[in-house]
Amino acid sequence: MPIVLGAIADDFTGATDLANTLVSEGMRVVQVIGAPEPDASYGDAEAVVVALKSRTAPVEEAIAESLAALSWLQSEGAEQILFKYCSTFDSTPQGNIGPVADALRDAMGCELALICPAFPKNGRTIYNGVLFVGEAPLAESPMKDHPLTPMRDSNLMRLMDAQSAGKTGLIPAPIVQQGAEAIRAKTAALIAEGLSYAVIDALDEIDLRTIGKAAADHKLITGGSGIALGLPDNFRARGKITSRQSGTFRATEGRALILAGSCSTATRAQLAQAKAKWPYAKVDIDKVAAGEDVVTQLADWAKAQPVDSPAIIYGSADPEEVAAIQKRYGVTTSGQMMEDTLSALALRLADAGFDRLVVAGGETSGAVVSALEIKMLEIGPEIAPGVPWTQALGRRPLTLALKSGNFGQPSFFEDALKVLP
Ligand SMILES: Nc1ncnc2c1ncn2[C@@H]1O[C@H](COP(=O)(O)OP(=O)(O)OP(=O)(O)O)[C@@H](O)[C@H]1O
Ligand SMILES: O=C(O)[C@@H](O)C(=O)CO
Repeated sequence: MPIVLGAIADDFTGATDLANTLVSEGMRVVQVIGAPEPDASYGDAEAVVVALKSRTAPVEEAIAESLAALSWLQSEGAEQILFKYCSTFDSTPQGNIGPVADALRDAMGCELALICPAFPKNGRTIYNGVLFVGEAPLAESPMKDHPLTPMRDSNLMRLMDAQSAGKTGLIPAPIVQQGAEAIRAKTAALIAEGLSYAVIDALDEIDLRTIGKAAADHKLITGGSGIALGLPDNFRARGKITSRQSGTFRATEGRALILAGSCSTATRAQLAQAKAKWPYAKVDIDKVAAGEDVVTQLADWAKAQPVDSPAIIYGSADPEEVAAIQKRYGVTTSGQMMEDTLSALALRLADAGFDRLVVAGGETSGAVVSALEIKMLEIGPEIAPGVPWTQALGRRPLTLALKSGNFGQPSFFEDALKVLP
């Protein structure tokens, strides 16, 4: 059976977030890491989510990887493509969302693509084209201090206009609330005006399901995982997906390791709670920069901890500390040093029997999953909205939770381990 829905996610935690939504809406889904080889097998999946690490990659690389993913998904039959980016947009004026969306639109001959990062369950809503995180506009939320993609504007039309070759309009909340027909009429009007994108307001999941219905015939949709809520029903109504589930998720038995590279307010609160309970060690970036073998030191430390307790290794720091580190080594180099250290630790410790991994941060997860050479993930039980456990399909038996920086309650790390048998 060909797949019907193909998704291209610009980071790994975003990909699991989306795959989780599609699974909970009744689709059979696999997450693949990078554009697969032409002969790759993905079982009886109805949707495939290709996870890229393109959010902060150089623009040309992000475009090339996204187009490669598109062409593989189309060759496997995907009728609709979803370009998944962060529910907090996570892209500066130099960023990749606009250029990648432009390239996908051109390649697909698509007239207009929706822009909808809303994820109401996690507090991300859009009103008059302004993205809110809880009660704060994006640029007044903790996202203003993100280490790699600080968000200093909350207006999605302006953000898109700064990045993309096309012009972006708005489908405002009152139209969304009138229903799918009104959305389709407004979309047609914006196309007639020559617009290439439409930010669409979404205040809750009812709005997102209405938008999903209105977008049944869109070749390309862009946004967060929320925009996917209504899509499986479109395929179901057309008899293109079945209700048969095919999950084989079975958690591995080994030791648990928490690796955190996310510096978000949420992750730091979660770490504070977990550190009160379990042994922890912090990556000293100055030692890494000085060439010390920090990986061996921390791997030895983790192995020496009680086997029945998770070990926590983190780089996460508050905005002042991150700013000071970035001043010493540069933004890219500091991020890279941390990602290299955490991913080398994942590899070393997976080999030593730590095969339940909780990783916090999208870039960090990308680095870890790549180092472990994982090619495909199956989605397992949900820990928190947008964060499921996953199982690596392939050579190395591993159970992983890839947590988006901003997701989860302060008890997230304990919640994660409680979910597994
Ligand atoms: N102490 C630190 N100093 C400088 N950079 C750091 C430090 N700790 C972590 N980093 C880097 O900050 C970046 C955090 O990005 P990451 O995507 O992992 O988390 P996030 O943005 O909170 O998560 P998400 O993308 O899922 O929202 C990574 O590149 C990480 O290596
Ligand atoms: O949409 C989100 O917030 C997440 O799935 C994500 O992309 C974080 O990196």
